[in-house]
Amino acid sequence: MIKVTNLSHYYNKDLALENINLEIKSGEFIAIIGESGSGKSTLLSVLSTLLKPSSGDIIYENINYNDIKNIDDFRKNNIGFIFQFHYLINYLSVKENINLANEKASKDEIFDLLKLLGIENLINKYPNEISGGQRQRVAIARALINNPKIIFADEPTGNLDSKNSLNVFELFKTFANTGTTIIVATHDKNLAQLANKIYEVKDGKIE
Ligand SMILES: Nc1ncnc2c1ncn2[C@@H]1O[C@H](COP(=O)(O)OP(=O)(O)OP(=O)(O)O)[C@@H](O)[C@H]1O
Repeated sequence: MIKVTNLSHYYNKDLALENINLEIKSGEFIAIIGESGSGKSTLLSVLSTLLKPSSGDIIYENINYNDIKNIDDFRKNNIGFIFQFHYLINYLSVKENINLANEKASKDEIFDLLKLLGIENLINKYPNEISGGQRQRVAIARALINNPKIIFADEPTGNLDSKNSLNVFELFKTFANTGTTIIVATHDKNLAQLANKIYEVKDGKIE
Protein backbone atom coordinates (compact mmCIF):
# COMPACT_ATOMS: atom_id res chain seq x y z
CA MET A 1 0.00 0.00 0.00
CA ILE A 2 2.75 2.50 0.98
CA LYS A 3 6.41 1.86 0.21
CA VAL A 4 8.98 4.36 1.41
CA THR A 5 12.59 4.23 0.27
CA ASN A 6 15.55 6.33 1.36
CA LEU A 7 13.32 9.13 2.58
CA SER A 8 14.98 12.15 4.15
CA HIS A 9 13.62 15.54 5.09
CA TYR A 10 15.35 18.78 5.97
CA TYR A 11 13.81 21.95 7.40
CA ASN A 12 16.21 24.45 5.83
CA LYS A 13 19.50 22.77 6.74
CA ASP A 14 18.21 20.84 9.76
CA LEU A 15 17.79 17.13 9.20
CA ALA A 16 14.38 15.98 10.57
CA LEU A 17 14.14 12.56 8.88
CA GLU A 18 17.11 10.48 7.83
CA ASN A 19 16.97 7.66 5.32
CA ILE A 20 13.63 6.13 6.30
CA ASN A 21 12.66 2.83 4.69
CA LEU A 22 9.38 1.15 5.43
CA GLU A 23 6.53 -0.73 3.89
CA ILE A 24 2.96 -0.52 5.13
CA LYS A 25 0.43 -3.06 3.96
CA SER A 26 -3.24 -2.51 3.29
CA GLY A 27 -5.37 -2.85 6.44
CA GLU A 28 -2.40 -2.55 8.81
CA PHE A 29 -2.73 -0.51 11.98
CA ILE A 30 0.63 1.19 12.49
CA ALA A 31 1.74 3.22 15.50
CA ILE A 32 4.62 5.66 15.17
CA ILE A 33 6.11 6.44 18.56
CA GLY A 34 9.03 8.56 19.70
CA GLU A 35 9.95 11.40 22.00
CA SER A 36 8.95 15.00 21.43
CA GLY A 37 10.95 16.37 18.50
CA SER A 38 11.99 12.93 17.24
CA GLY A 39 10.25 13.41 13.88
CA LYS A 40 6.86 11.67 14.23
CA SER A 41 4.78 14.55 12.88
CA THR A 42 7.23 15.19 10.06
CA LEU A 43 7.06 11.53 9.05
CA LEU A 44 3.26 11.57 9.17
CA SER A 45 3.10 14.80 7.16
CA VAL A 46 5.38 13.39 4.50
CA LEU A 47 3.56 10.03 4.32
CA SER A 48 0.21 11.80 4.07
CA THR A 49 1.31 14.14 1.22
CA LEU A 50 1.03 17.28 3.35
CA LEU A 51 4.77 17.87 3.12
CA LYS A 52 7.02 17.18 0.14
CA PRO A 53 10.09 15.25 1.30
CA SER A 54 13.56 16.60 0.50
CA SER A 55 14.59 13.26 -1.02
CA GLY A 56 13.50 9.66 -1.39
CA ASP A 57 10.48 7.87 -2.81
CA ILE A 58 6.98 7.21 -1.57
CA ILE A 59 4.85 4.83 -3.59
CA TYR A 60 1.12 4.48 -2.89
CA GLU A 61 -0.10 1.22 -4.35
CA ASN A 62 1.36 1.79 -7.80
CA ILE A 63 1.60 5.57 -7.90
CA ASN A 64 4.79 7.40 -7.07
CA TYR A 65 4.17 10.56 -5.05
CA ASN A 66 6.08 12.54 -7.70
CA ASP A 67 3.74 11.32 -10.44
CA ILE A 68 0.49 12.35 -8.74
CA LYS A 69 -1.01 15.03 -10.98
CA ASN A 70 -3.68 16.48 -8.70
CA ILE A 71 -2.62 16.15 -5.08
CA ASP A 72 -5.91 17.61 -3.74
CA ASP A 73 -7.95 14.98 -5.58
CA PHE A 74 -5.56 12.26 -4.50
CA ARG A 75 -5.97 13.27 -0.86
CA LYS A 76 -9.72 13.61 -1.13
CA ASN A 77 -10.10 10.17 -2.71
CA ASN A 78 -7.61 8.26 -0.61
CA ILE A 79 -6.75 9.86 2.69
CA GLY A 80 -8.51 10.79 5.93
CA PHE A 81 -6.92 13.01 8.58
CA ILE A 82 -7.41 13.12 12.34
CA PHE A 83 -5.53 15.63 14.48
CA GLN A 84 -5.03 16.23 18.18
CA PHE A 85 -7.52 19.09 18.05
CA HIS A 86 -10.71 18.12 16.30
CA TYR A 87 -11.20 21.39 14.35
CA LEU A 88 -14.99 21.00 14.34
CA ILE A 89 -16.92 24.13 13.50
CA ASN A 90 -18.94 25.27 16.49
CA TYR A 91 -21.86 26.81 14.64
CA LEU A 92 -22.43 23.67 12.53
CA SER A 93 -24.16 20.55 13.84
CA VAL A 94 -22.40 17.18 13.99
CA LYS A 95 -24.10 16.22 10.72
CA GLU A 96 -23.13 19.49 9.03
CA ASN A 97 -19.52 19.18 10.20
CA ILE A 98 -19.34 15.75 8.58
CA ASN A 99 -20.98 17.06 5.40
CA LEU A 100 -18.11 19.56 5.10
CA ALA A 101 -15.84 16.62 4.25
CA ASN A 102 -18.39 15.10 1.87
CA GLU A 103 -21.30 17.26 0.81
CA LYS A 104 -22.97 14.35 -0.95
CA ALA A 105 -23.17 12.14 2.15
CA SER A 106 -26.84 11.61 3.07
CA LYS A 107 -28.25 11.88 6.57
CA ASP A 108 -28.72 8.09 6.58
CA GLU A 109 -25.08 7.47 5.65
CA ILE A 110 -23.91 9.85 8.35
CA PHE A 111 -26.27 8.25 10.87
CA ASP A 112 -24.93 4.77 10.06
CA LEU A 113 -21.33 5.89 10.44
CA LEU A 114 -22.07 7.65 13.73
CA LYS A 115 -23.80 4.48 14.90
CA LEU A 116 -20.63 2.52 14.23
CA LEU A 117 -18.86 5.02 16.48
CA GLY A 118 -21.60 4.81 19.12
CA ILE A 119 -22.71 8.44 18.85
CA GLU A 120 -25.67 8.40 16.45
CA ASN A 121 -27.79 10.16 19.10
CA LEU A 122 -25.57 13.24 18.70
CA ILE A 123 -26.26 13.81 14.99
CA ASN A 124 -28.11 17.11 15.51
CA LYS A 125 -26.01 18.38 18.42
CA TYR A 126 -23.40 21.15 18.18
CA PRO A 127 -19.74 20.60 19.18
CA ASN A 128 -20.06 22.68 22.35
CA GLU A 129 -22.95 20.47 23.50
CA ILE A 130 -20.91 17.23 23.53
CA SER A 131 -17.86 15.93 25.42
CA GLY A 132 -14.24 16.00 24.25
CA GLY A 133 -14.24 12.25 23.60
CA GLN A 134 -17.45 12.55 21.60
CA ARG A 135 -16.01 15.45 19.58
CA GLN A 136 -13.00 13.35 18.70
CA ARG A 137 -15.32 10.55 17.57
CA VAL A 138 -17.11 13.08 15.35
CA ALA A 139 -13.70 14.03 13.93
CA ILE A 140 -13.09 10.33 13.24
CA ALA A 141 -16.47 10.11 11.47
CA ARG A 142 -15.49 13.14 9.38
CA ALA A 143 -12.24 11.41 8.41
CA LEU A 144 -14.10 8.21 7.50
CA ILE A 145 -17.03 9.64 5.54
CA ASN A 146 -15.17 9.52 2.22
CA ASN A 147 -14.25 5.88 2.82
CA PRO A 148 -10.51 6.62 2.66
CA LYS A 149 -8.00 3.86 2.04
CA ILE A 150 -5.64 5.35 4.60
CA ILE A 151 -6.26 7.28 7.82
CA PHE A 152 -3.47 9.40 9.29
CA ALA A 153 -3.88 10.46 12.91
CA ASP A 154 -1.39 12.75 14.64
CA GLU A 155 -1.65 12.49 18.45
CA PRO A 156 -5.41 11.90 18.15
CA THR A 157 -5.74 11.21 21.87
CA GLY A 158 -3.45 14.02 23.06
CA ASN A 159 -6.46 15.83 24.43
CA LEU A 160 -8.39 12.88 25.85
CA ASP A 161 -8.44 11.01 29.16
CA SER A 162 -7.26 7.40 29.29
CA LYS A 163 -10.70 5.84 28.87
CA ASN A 164 -11.54 7.88 25.75
CA SER A 165 -8.01 7.35 24.41
CA LEU A 166 -8.39 3.59 24.66
CA ASN A 167 -11.78 3.86 23.02
CA VAL A 168 -10.31 5.77 20.04
CA PHE A 169 -7.53 3.19 19.59
CA GLU A 170 -10.04 0.36 19.78
CA LEU A 171 -12.09 2.07 17.07
CA PHE A 172 -8.95 2.29 14.92
CA LYS A 173 -8.42 -1.42 15.41
CA THR A 174 -11.98 -2.11 14.28
CA PHE A 175 -11.57 0.00 11.15
CA ALA A 176 -8.21 -1.59 10.34
CA ASN A 177 -9.95 -4.97 10.52
CA THR A 178 -12.33 -3.79 7.78
CA GLY A 179 -9.37 -3.00 5.49
CA THR A 180 -8.64 0.67 6.21
CA THR A 181 -4.94 1.33 6.74
CA ILE A 182 -4.43 3.32 9.95
CA ILE A 183 -1.22 5.21 10.73
CA VAL A 184 -1.12 6.91 14.11
CA ALA A 185 1.61 9.02 15.71
CA THR A 186 1.49 8.91 19.50
CA HIS A 187 3.83 9.38 22.40
CA ASP A 188 1.79 6.84 24.39
CA LYS A 189 3.65 3.53 24.34
CA ASN A 190 0.81 1.66 26.07
CA LEU A 191 -1.79 2.69 23.51
CA ALA A 192 0.67 1.89 20.70
CA GLN A 193 0.59 -1.74 21.84
CA LEU A 194 -2.88 -2.00 20.31
CA ALA A 195 -1.44 -1.50 16.82
CA ASN A 196 -0.26 -4.36 14.58
CA LYS A 197 3.17 -2.81 14.25
CA ILE A 198 5.13 -0.11 16.07
CA TYR A 199 7.83 2.04 14.49
CA GLU A 200 9.96 4.06 16.86
CA VAL A 201 11.44 7.31 15.55
CA LYS A 202 14.61 8.49 17.27
CA ASP A 203 16.48 11.56 16.06
CA GLY A 204 14.77 11.32 12.70
CA LYS A 205 15.60 7.65 12.19
CA ILE A 206 13.45 4.54 12.48
CA GLU A 207 14.74 2.23 15.17
N1 LIG B 1 8.03 23.63 10.37
C1 LIG B 1 9.24 23.36 10.88
N2 LIG B 1 10.30 24.16 10.63
C2 LIG B 1 11.51 23.88 11.14
N3 LIG B 1 11.79 22.83 11.93
C3 LIG B 1 10.78 22.01 12.23
C4 LIG B 1 9.44 22.22 11.73
N4 LIG B 1 8.64 21.23 12.20
C5 LIG B 1 9.43 20.43 12.94
N5 LIG B 1 10.72 20.88 12.96
C6 LIG B 1 11.86 20.23 13.64
O1 LIG B 1 11.98 18.91 13.15
C7 LIG B 1 12.24 17.98 14.19
C8 LIG B 1 11.13 16.93 14.24
O2 LIG B 1 9.90 17.54 14.62
P1 LIG B 1 8.50 16.80 14.64
O3 LIG B 1 7.44 17.82 14.87
O4 LIG B 1 8.39 15.93 13.45
O5 LIG B 1 8.67 15.88 15.95
P2 LIG B 1 7.58 15.07 16.79
O6 LIG B 1 8.21 13.77 17.14
O7 LIG B 1 6.29 15.03 16.06
O8 LIG B 1 7.45 15.98 18.08
P3 LIG B 1 6.18 16.20 19.06
O9 LIG B 1 5.89 14.86 19.69
O10 LIG B 1 6.68 17.21 20.04
O11 LIG B 1 5.05 16.72 18.22
C9 LIG B 1 12.35 18.80 15.47
O12 LIG B 1 13.71 19.05 15.68
C10 LIG B 1 11.62 20.08 15.15
O13 LIG B 1 12.13 21.16 15.87
